[in-house]
Amino acid sequence: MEETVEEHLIGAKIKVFYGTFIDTPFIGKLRVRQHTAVGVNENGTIVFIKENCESPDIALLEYNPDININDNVEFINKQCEKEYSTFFFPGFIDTHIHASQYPNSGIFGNTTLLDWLTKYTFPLEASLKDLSIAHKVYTKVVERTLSNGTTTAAYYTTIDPESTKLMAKICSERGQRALIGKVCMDRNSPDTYQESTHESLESSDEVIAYIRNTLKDPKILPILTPRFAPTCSCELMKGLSKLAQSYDNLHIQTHLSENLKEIDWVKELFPDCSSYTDVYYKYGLLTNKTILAHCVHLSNPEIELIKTAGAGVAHCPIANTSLSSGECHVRKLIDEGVNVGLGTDVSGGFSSSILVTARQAHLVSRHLSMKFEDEVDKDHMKLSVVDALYLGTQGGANVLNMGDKLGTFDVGKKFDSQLININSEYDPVDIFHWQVPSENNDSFTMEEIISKWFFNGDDRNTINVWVDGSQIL
Ligand SMILES: O=c1[nH]c(=O)c2nc[nH]c2[nH]1
Ligand SMILES: [Zn+2]
Repeated sequence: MEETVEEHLIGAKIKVFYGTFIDTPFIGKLRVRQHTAVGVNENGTIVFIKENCESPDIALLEYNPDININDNVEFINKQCEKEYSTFFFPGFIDTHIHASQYPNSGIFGNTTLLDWLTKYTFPLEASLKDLSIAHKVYTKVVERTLSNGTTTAAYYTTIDPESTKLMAKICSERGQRALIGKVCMDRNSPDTYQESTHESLESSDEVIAYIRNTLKDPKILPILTPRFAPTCSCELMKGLSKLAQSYDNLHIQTHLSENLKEIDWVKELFPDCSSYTDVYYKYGLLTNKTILAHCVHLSNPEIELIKTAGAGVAHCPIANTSLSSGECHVRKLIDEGVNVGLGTDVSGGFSSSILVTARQAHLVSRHLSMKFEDEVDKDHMKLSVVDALYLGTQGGANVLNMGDKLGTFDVGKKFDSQLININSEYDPVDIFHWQVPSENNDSFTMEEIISKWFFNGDDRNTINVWVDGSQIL
């Protein structure tokens, strides 16, 4: 017999999360909802949100008066007491991270991009062909990002398809939402770390087939990964574009306009293209599902191309500083209507935490502002705490073309969340008694409390993590 919608609802399992929910639905906007119940169905989708309710039971019965509370409901954080010190915050989204480079976090010396690649990065990536090493590295990076509250990450692995599949499996087993990309490079690579055009295309297809047909975890998606124009032939880029189209517009990720020497090199390699961005445009790699890391030195026509394509930018402030690449004009990109998110860019970036990356985005924007004469421009360039948190959540979701599914707490979105506690014995955020939000004039607003977490917090504040409504930390 067919189940009616109502019967289905009565029998369905619902999780009800209760407490304070904080998110950033658009740039500059901090939304704080206290005494709020959020209902999540078995698919991990938010089905109701009730603000200002005394108890989650009330919200649940309003949603479905016939529900059997004892059998079908799990309450999370039902007894929350301190509304300011424990709150749900959307899981962070890392739009650019090299899982394979994790062992080199913090190792870059005085190098800049091109010598950093040859000295540190290519040899490390090549060594991950050994699956036992790859297993150790990939397990650690997933554990580390999860403990820092990253619920979704767009990962680069290496050119090796077997260890790339292993990474997809590890993410799936640990429950992290991930885009997994086998690196493609068929020229200008060292002898010990190279592949032919044919091998690159074949093994990309092999990884896609594994993720789609063998792994079959809807949280794990393949992403085509031409490393950057200098290491990709025109044939390879054309082939990858075809592959993306043949799978109904697959995600694509690459690097763009990070370093001035790199840009000069691209000019030499592609004399027929009007700009670095034009290379990707010409070879069919600029789509509304393309993630472009860095974008530090873009011209206005390049910004226009990116905007028209609907591609997104992964802002990597730590790597851009560490490798002395420059400052990305994040505010300008946003003003022009380009989607921007944050990337840790491990290991050009030394931290696997999006919270640390957001903090650096905030500081880099101040360095950029010092280059402007006009006081209004100076101020406009600065990213606020709330802006930077937006980039690490909803901004990132938009870059992945998943803005309608991830990034905030709204009905219809996936419940990917972290529970933040800033009042435990062991965490690094110290809130004094007069600062606790209250009617008192000296007390802090929730925005100020969030600032304390933003600048002083770390993984000790992230006490639980959920992806698709399932607790994974
Ligand atoms: O930060 C970066 N990391 C890399 O691995 C890379 N490859 C090309 N360009 C790059 N930039
Ligand atoms: Zn990178």
